[in-house]
Amino acid sequence: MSRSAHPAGPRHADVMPEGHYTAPAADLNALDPRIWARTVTRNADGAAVVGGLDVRHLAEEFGTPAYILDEADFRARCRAWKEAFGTGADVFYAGKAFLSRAVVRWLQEEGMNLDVCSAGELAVALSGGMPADRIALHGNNKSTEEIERAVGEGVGRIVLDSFEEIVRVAHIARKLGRRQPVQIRVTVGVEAHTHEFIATAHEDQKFGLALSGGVAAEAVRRVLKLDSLELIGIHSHIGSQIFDTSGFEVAAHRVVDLLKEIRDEHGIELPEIDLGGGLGIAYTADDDPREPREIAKSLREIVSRECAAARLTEPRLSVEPGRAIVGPTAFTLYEAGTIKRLDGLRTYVSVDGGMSDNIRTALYDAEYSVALVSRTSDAEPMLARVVGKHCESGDIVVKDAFLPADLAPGDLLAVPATGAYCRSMASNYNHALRPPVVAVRDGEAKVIVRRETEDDLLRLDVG
Ligand SMILES: Cc1ncc(COP(=O)(O)O)c(C=O)c1O
Ligand SMILES: N[C@@H](CCCC[NH3+])C(=O)O
Repeated sequence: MSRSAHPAGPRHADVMPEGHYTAPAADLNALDPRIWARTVTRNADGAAVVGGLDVRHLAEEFGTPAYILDEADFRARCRAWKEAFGTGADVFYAGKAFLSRAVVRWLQEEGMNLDVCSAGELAVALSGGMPADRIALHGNNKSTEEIERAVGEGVGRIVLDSFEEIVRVAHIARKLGRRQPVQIRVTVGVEAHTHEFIATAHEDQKFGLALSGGVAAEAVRRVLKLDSLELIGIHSHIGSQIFDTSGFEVAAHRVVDLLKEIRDEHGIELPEIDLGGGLGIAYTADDDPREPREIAKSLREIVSRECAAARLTEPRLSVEPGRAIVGPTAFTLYEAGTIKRLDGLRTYVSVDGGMSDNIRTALYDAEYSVALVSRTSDAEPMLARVVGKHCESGDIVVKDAFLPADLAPGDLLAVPATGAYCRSMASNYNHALRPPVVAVRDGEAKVIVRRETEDDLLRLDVG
């Protein structure tokens, strides 16, 4: 996941510690549109503006840290995915990336479906008004209660992940008098080029049923014997933050092979395949993601080609992008605090959040960029490490980044591309209060998830 780069470029105001970092951008004040949400610009004062609003005013009104989400960008990305795949396919937004009731409303308005993977996500989806038949339920260890709720509400599909679950879902569906549409999640045996923790299609892991050794084929046999289950298709998700579509190609090829085996053994052609999510986004200028249009074209071509070769009727395709939709639409707004210049070592810039609002750097060695957004600066670039305020030396937000050398406490910093897997993976470590998500659009700001309060923390502490 991390892209190596080379220390180079002009003389820097700071020391140059060991590590991998990109040379400073030619203009540290630039906000690269490939990394920042679509409506981000700077105003005449030099402050960043998003959705028509000055970040200094947002910080004043909503405090820091805060996730600032560009609603117009979110909606535009939904539309781009829908249009790219067209009417012959379904796009399920992966709610694990970030879900709230407002997001659910936007998704409905944009004609999207929704993938959830827990009772909590299902509850938010239903409470936001998403029709149950547009929801897919995932999970490698769904509880009986989760399955009962999902079947009872009439979710459009449950993605089966184990032999135990086949029996459990069938039993619950029978008890509730339903015929539940299901897909079977298969592991196709692909080593996706991403961090080990977010690759999901190699065989040695907890998700899915392996194609190899006939495990998935056996799952199909079992599902087809159960009247309360309607097998609508095969599902594959190869991992996350993937740029190279060759993994999807192999996955599509192997999934179509299974469809062919099913046709040959059972005389039926399954109507759908789902190739999951996982498309990468730009966190830094070194990342070069592909457009939904290109991705859709290549996935559709692969499926058509493979089906034609197997003489199968082309199944309906679905995909489940999460990060690629919400990731780029938000940035985290922080206030800079302590700045420690360790002679001959490194400069540490502490912000008022950290691993509790962005665990990805610590967990996946993820790389982020950062910019001074409350003003511009002509000072020399200073190589810095942006860290949080937690009692942990691994509490790093941005490992190596160039910031202007005149950075001072009170300046506002923003870390772009934090829309996915930041608020949704946020914690209360050190009893931090999880930051709000503020949606901005056309000059208006709306808190869609409020900041936690001490009362929220203490309410759970019932000892
Ligand atoms: C089954 C499934 N679908 C979709 C996604 C969404 O992935 P991403 O946010 O990388 O698009 C995930 C997460 O990796 C997943 O596990
Ligand atoms: N949470 C991960 C990705 C896993 C996605 C869910 N299968 C991330 O932040 O990149």
